[in-house]
Amino acid sequence: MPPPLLPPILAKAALKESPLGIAAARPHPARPIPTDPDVSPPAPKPPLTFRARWAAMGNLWPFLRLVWQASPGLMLAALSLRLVRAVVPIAALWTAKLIIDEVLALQSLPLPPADWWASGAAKGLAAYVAAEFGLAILADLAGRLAGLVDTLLSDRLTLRTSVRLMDHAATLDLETFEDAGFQDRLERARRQASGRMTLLGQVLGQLQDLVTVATLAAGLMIFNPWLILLVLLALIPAFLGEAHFNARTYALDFSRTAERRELDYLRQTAASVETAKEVKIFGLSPFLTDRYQALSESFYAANRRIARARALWGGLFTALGTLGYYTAYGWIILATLRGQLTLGDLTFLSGSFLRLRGLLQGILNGFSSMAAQALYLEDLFSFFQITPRVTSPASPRPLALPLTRGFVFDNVGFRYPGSDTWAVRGLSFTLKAGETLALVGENGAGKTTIVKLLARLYDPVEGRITLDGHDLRDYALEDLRGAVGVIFQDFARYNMTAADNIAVGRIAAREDRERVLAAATASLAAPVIARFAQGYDQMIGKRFRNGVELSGGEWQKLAIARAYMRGAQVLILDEPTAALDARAEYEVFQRFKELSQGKTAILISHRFSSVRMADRILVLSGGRVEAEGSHETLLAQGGRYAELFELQASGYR
Ligand SMILES: Nc1ncnc2c1ncn2[C@@H]1O[C@H](COP(=O)(O)OP(=O)(O)OP(=O)(O)O)[C@@H](O)[C@H]1O
Repeated sequence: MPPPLLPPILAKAALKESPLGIAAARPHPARPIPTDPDVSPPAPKPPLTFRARWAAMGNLWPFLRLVWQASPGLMLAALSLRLVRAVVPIAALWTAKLIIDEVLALQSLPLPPADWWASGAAKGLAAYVAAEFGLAILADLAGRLAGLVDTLLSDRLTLRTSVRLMDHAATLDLETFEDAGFQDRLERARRQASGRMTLLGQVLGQLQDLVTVATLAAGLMIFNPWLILLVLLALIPAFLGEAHFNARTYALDFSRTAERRELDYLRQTAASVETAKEVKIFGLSPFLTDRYQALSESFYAANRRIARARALWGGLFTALGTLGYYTAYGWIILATLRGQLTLGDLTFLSGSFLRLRGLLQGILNGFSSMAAQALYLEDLFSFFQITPRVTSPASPRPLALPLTRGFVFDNVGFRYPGSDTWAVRGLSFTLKAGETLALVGENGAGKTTIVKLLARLYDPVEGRITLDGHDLRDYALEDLRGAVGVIFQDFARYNMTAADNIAVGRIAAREDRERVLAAATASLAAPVIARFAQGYDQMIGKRFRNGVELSGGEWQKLAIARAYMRGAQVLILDEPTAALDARAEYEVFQRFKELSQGKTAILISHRFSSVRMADRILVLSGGRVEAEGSHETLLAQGGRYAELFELQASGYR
């Protein structure tokens, strides 16, 4: 009988840990080759247990650090203002008590009211009333200022978090972006960057309320400590109920991330510039709307279930809290009637209890909602924990330019993450410095994958790629990518000005208009731009006001200009010419050949008229090199190249 198979995940772990497994998976043992095609650390599960929720509160600390980093001055101002606001209530209540006691004392004096002021007996009362007035003004002022500071601080925080998100996302691997799980996490993190702003106000509010509660409780302790305990105990069920429902809401939100992204996608697809043509022609609108509606309905049903349960249980638990408060109130009234408390005491105590109850309830509810928000913060911080795999070495080797030897692919194998099939395998070839190499092959042969490996958008799973004799991974990523300019077949169409669409090729030289013009001339984009009313400052694309849309071929000419703008040592055109007419493509490649003199270049095209301009042609099939040579040699060999060439040529006869 065969031995029982390990579950795939254990088998993977065993392979990773066993030296034999690593040796077997690694043709070059000196270099750690990632054998695990999974992208990022596993996506976090929604934490539903009480302990997990409590642990999530730990996120508040890095959150506050983030706030502090966003603006230390505003944070200090916010804290000071909250402190002022926190002590105002006890001061106001105590002053009110003093006023009442003073009024009663004055009334019991054997003096006529007209003499109260002259005799100085009313001085204390006047001072207390003035103090109460001052406190009211102070409370109002501090409240308004705190509101202002909170708003400013929130804005700073949103800005800082969004920038950190963008910065961090920029460090991540291409494979990470292609992972749907990652997109879910990014979406959750993005929501947190702008959606958690109430949390800041809540945390500060909680701190303020805690100080107020402490001062009120200290005052009340003097009268009867048990009453505070009673009010507190009566509030606990409501608190636990809130915490429970908050966690359920979060779990629902969490589990629906993918559907939410789908909703966004459907909404966009149904009404965007990019898709409007097809949606109209194919009459897709009802299909998209129905799908949107069905998804939204299921969201609504789940939300309604939780909202109903929350309303029912919340009402019950709050009634318990109210009962506790009125029991305490009854005791205070009785004690006053029995003469154990003065009227001033009664006012102070009833006022304090009323506030204390409201505050405690607020704190407990706020705490559970803070815990819920802290759960959401988990999404933000877990995003920051994703680390890239394709990184620069600790001490990179300087990349000497111009290149001397070029690239060597040595038995390279690569499989896309999550894919069982190899995109390229056993791939060996050289790209000599200064030569122009064409890659040909049928769809899916691995041409684009080679380019991605060369620019280190991915690292090989097997074998290695060297540049001038050293592994690509020995160079700093910025140096390597700085030396390479690639225009992909699915190049980006930036809704920016014509000049910026070209300048993105070497963004540091954006202000160098001469360079932009030269690049446009070289790529044949110049005549296209000359037609625009605003020339190089013309907004391109339909997303923004006054933007002009371009034809596919015109977009391509703009994109190709980026390659010239980049002015890199290694120039790669990966089929960005498919929409050009035959003459334009011929001209583009002719110029490409001339302008890449002395540079190393790769061009990928399905048109043999262009391919034949290359110094050498590599015929790929199934991720391997099937043949190589000049156009003439390959034709003479009569293999796949000759066959494909004939096929195309016969189409023109
Ligand atoms: N991001 C990806 N994730 C998973 N598999 C991919 C990815 N990109 C490409 N592949 C697969 O890798 C193989 C090689 O693709 P590649 O894009 O390199 O082919 P190509 O020769 O450039 O094709 P084409 O002529 O159609 O552009 C294909 O089987 C493709 O399905």
